[in-house]
Amino acid sequence: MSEVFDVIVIGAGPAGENVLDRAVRGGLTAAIVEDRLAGGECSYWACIPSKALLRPVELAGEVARMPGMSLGPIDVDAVLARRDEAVSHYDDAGQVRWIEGVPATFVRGRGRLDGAKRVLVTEPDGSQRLLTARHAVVLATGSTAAISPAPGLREAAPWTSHEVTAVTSVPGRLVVIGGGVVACEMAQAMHGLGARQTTVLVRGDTLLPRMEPFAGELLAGAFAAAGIDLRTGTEAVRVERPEPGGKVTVHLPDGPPVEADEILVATGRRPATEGLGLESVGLPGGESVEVDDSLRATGVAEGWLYAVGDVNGRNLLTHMGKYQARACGDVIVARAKGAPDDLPALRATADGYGAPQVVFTDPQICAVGRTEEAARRDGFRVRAVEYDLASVSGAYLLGDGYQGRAKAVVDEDRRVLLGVTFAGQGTAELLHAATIAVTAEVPLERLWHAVPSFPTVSEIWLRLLETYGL
Ligand SMILES: Cc1cc2nc3c(=O)[nH]c(=O)nc-3n(C[C@H](O)[C@H](O)[C@H](O)COP(=O)(O)OP(=O)(O)OC[C@H]3O[C@@H](n4cnc5c(N)ncnc54)[C@H](O)[C@@H]3O)c2cc1C
Ligand SMILES: NC(=O)c1ccc[n+]([C@@H]2O[C@H](COP(=O)([O-])OP(=O)(O)OC[C@H]3O[C@@H](n4cnc5c(N)ncnc54)[C@H](O)[C@@H]3O)[C@@H](O)[C@H]2O)c1
Repeated sequence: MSEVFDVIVIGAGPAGENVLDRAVRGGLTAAIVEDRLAGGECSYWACIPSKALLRPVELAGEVARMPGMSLGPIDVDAVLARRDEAVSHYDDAGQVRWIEGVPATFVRGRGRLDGAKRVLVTEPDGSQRLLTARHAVVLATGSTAAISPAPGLREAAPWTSHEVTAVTSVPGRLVVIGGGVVACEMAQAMHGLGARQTTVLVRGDTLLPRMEPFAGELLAGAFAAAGIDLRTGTEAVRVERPEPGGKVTVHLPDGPPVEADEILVATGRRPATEGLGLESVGLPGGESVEVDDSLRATGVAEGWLYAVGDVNGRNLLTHMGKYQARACGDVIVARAKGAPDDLPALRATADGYGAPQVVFTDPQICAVGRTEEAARRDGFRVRAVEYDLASVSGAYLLGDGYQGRAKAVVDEDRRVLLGVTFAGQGTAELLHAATIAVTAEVPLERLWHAVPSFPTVSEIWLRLLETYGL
């Protein structure tokens, strides 16, 4: 016996929930299937807890840079208690209530595709429930941490983003593998919350390799100043942990091994498509689901399958998953009603510009659009300008020893911005202005008239434009 809905969503993370909301607002019926907690990775084991752990560390840094102010040791128990509140004590009752109020049907269990428009759910008690979609099935199953292949690493039961964001006791000695966003944020959080020896092993020669080079350099300087042992051009070649939960030894290509009490692997993500039944609809299993700009899976007959968020591999960020979800929910409604389905709002075109991203380290690293290197690779005639943020009055007033830099990448043919990067304290809230300038392709001559207030960090806009020659 099958239950029929207009739309079925698998995965109740931020992306899945937003598709559901838009589809129901458009007049369709919908069900959402979730096998862990409604709210997804973002709410419980990613964005929210990581930022709850990072903010006190950032604040302590800010206080330390302000002459005349001092701070006692951070009360780690209080920080962890606030993190627990931020993740609703790992209880999704509020999210489930929200889903039911949409109104939509919440189904707890593991969903998988079982042929065209059919979703088979295995409920927690092992019973099976078949759901059938009239119009669309949306995959919103997210991603899971990829464990790099060093011998012995998997057997050592390393922490991933899950365990580190849910930490109940900060390890004394932590070794981190990876130099991307999770590695940078979590190394700084754990070190700031009391790890006395934090070692970060980076395979390449820089942190945050997809960003402008100065971002990784400034962060490396902050790591050094904080006593974080950053080692580039190296990797874990073998890991030993003879006792479960005991001491970890990480062997490197050269030199003595690193010993630690805990090991965190932060070497990227894998799409959560294992066991999702993709093969039953003719797609390869275990891979990202390729979609067009309307978030419709390519290569599926009759176009009823969609994928939003991390699972499609376009931009692994909550805000981009939610953006895709709005377009996806609305385009499903348009197609179900036979309405025009090619309006600009029904295409996730911003995925292609270079998504805005804030790395919540101290200094914050914020970027949107293309780096200079990416812009040149894409064939633009480019001129880039940089400016030392410490020379801006608003930045100086934030405290002593301000370290920061900004860069704007200009398309010389159209005199519009292709990308902007800020690194420095107080820059996260500057990023949306840059996102508007890049997305709306505001000509530099118009941008000149957007006068930043004095004395704010935003004055960097004026300095960048002056450096460009306006
Ligand atoms: C440590 C960390 C920090 C991060 N910080 C930020 C940040 O500050 N800002 C930002 O924008 N992004 C951040 N991200 C990225 C962000 O978490 C993801 O981009 C976002 O969670 C993706 O949302 P989603 O809805 O696609 O998937 P998810 O949030 O992963 O949700 C997917 C849901 O689907 C469920 N599911 C999976 N398979 C099935 C199945 N077969 N049946 C039923 N349910 C299923 C899962 O249980 C999960 O609840 C961070 C990531 C990490 C790891
Ligand atoms: N503030 C934020 O916006 C935020 C915070 C955390 C995570 N995220 C998102 O979550 C996603 C996952 O983050 P992440 O840091 O795990 O991935 P990432 O892709 O940002 O970084 C992974 C790093 O690991 C390195 N690496 C890969 N394989 C390796 C190996 N075998 N040995 C050593 N190093 C290896 C890569 O070179 C890369 O630098 C990212 O796309 C990120 O944007 C966002």
